Amino acid sequence: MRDEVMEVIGDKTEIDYDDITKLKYINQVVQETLRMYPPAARSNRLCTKPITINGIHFDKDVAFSIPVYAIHHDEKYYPDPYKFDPDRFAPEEKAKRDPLTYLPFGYGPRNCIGMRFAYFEIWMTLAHLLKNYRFYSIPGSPDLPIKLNTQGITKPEETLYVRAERIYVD
Ligand code: HEM
Repeated sequence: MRDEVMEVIGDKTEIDYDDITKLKYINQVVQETLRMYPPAARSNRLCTKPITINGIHFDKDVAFSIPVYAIHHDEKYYPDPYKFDPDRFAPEEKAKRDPLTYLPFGYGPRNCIGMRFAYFEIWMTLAHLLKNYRFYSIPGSPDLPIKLNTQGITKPEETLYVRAERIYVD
């Protein structure tokens, strides 16, 4: 990730939108992170009219929950699903999957209105952090895999610790 930041941004101190959209590998890492740890582990809908989908009948006013976390960890779509592998989001790999197998921001007319803004903020923050700091895990931080609590917003059960070391450039 740092190699990419240095290649795209180098010595620039002002990072703009055009720079950010060139961070292809960082985008893959962000997408894989949102696959493994979707902040919203479920998305809910209310049926507005009776409908049968794949042989399952839904009556009007039935509420149902889309199991985003389970879909993101289904080995039919993501082989070895507990492995963190940003290459799953390389363009040629992504093109092989149904878009409905990736739902960190929901889907359809009521999906997350802030998605593009959120991606932009994450890319921009990572670009600044990776340019200026190195990160290390430290003793006392829980081992992988991280135990998650998916009630409400997905979060780790235990506190994660990292050490950040400033990179000084002459
Ligand atoms: C990583 C960051 C974020 C994630 C993972 C996320 C995820 C989601 C999800 C899963 C939904 C429900 C979509 C559905 O049911 O189909 C949603 C809705 C929404 N999000 Fe986000 N969100 C993020 C950041 C943001 C930001 C930065 C904003 C605003 C600046 C935002 C504003 C909204 C709004 C207003 C809705 C409701 C949309 C509607 O009901 O029409 N979100 N978000």
